[in-house]
Amino acid sequence: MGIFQEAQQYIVGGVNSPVRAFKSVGGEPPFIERGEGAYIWDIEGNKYLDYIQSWGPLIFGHCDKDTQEAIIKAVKKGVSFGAPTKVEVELAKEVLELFPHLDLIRFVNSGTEATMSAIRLARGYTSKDDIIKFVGCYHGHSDSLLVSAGSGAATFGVPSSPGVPADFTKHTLLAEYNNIESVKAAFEKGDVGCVIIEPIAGNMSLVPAKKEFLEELRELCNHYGAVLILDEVMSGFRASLRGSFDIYGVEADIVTFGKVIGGGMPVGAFAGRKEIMEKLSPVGPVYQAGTLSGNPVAMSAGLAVIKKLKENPEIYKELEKKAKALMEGFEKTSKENGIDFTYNVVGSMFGFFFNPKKPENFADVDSSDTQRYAKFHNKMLNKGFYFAPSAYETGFICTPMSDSDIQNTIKAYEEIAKEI
Ligand SMILES: Cc1ncc(COP(=O)(O)O)c(C=O)c1O
Ligand SMILES: N[C@H](C=O)CCC(=O)O
Repeated sequence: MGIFQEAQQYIVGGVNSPVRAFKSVGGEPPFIERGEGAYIWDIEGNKYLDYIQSWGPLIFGHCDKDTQEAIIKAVKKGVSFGAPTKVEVELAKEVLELFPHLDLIRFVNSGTEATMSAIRLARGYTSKDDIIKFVGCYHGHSDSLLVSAGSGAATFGVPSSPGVPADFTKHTLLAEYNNIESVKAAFEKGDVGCVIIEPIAGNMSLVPAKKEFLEELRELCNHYGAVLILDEVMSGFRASLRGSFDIYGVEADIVTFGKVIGGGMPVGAFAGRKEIMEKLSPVGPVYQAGTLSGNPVAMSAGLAVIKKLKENPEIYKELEKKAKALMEGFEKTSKENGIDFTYNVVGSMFGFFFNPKKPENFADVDSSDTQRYAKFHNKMLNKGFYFAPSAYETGFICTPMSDSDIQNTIKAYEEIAKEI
């Protein structure tokens, strides 16, 4: 019996997060034993160039020495105290220093917790229950946000999950990404306390918001007295050092973080204006808590990564150059082989579509050729290139990825393009 079959006897579907099961691309997931830099090795000794990087967190690649050292040092002092530690304050300071419009932060254990808590806080602050979310954006799996969601929910065709009572989602109003008229219509329909959006949507492959769309969204929130939550769990410290803020300059009322902020450890966070954040317990009445929140080992990993990023902000240009080179190479090969292909790159993030149109929203993304993506995925994996096992996910470049890694990936695509 193979390990995947054995895993399925004990763990639902053999995995602890659905997209890992490879259901939409077919085949079986390799079970990973170790990673080093840009590469991972499975338990059978196969080596892969890793374009997933733990779904984004590992911007410095696997086993980054500085992150490792910080983790080991922290572990030696004790893995958890359930009491305040100095390292939480240090990480909070390092993050907030980057964003003049964010005054206070709270750390949690995942991106799901960050967005769920941010929504509760926004509702508590405004005393308004309705929220606006965008079709194809994914903010984790909390009840009110699991409505027309991207990522695994879109991959498995269950964008709105059974088990979530209609009563819980009746306050979630939907709008179309990059379509301001649809947002205006949603505002007219309800009593909207907040709008949550991925400013650089990374859960319907990669679709960045248009600048004017995001600016108008900010204005609409001001007009209606709604809290604007920018979900930067994926794009924060990934698209750029300050995520979408560097690219659009739009000031959110609350920003949610995850992935890179924990250096590969389970961390999420939400930060916002003082007036809003002080509604949170123990200062205010909105309750939110966590046994392991602000865990010292996770905070130490995050601190090492954020400090290193702040010391080396030039890496983002380098990473973007590599992402562009990869996508341009794929585009050229696709053209030579009569394959419809479009792409987006933002910093170290890339997304591509077997689609003649560059998507601007989820409906566009959904019209891409996902069967072709499945073939692409299988054939590239066999050649040692590990891309996301779903057409609805983003790819990530890490600093140890070399120019020759990129060229080898393009060469591999040239070899398989005729077969997909
Ligand atoms: C934009 C965004 N928000 C929230 C989440 C949820 O984060 P987590 O998987 O850590 O719960 C994710 C990823 O899953 C994400 O990409
Ligand atoms: N798109 C998700 C996070 O960004 C993928 C991770 C997961 O759901 O396992």
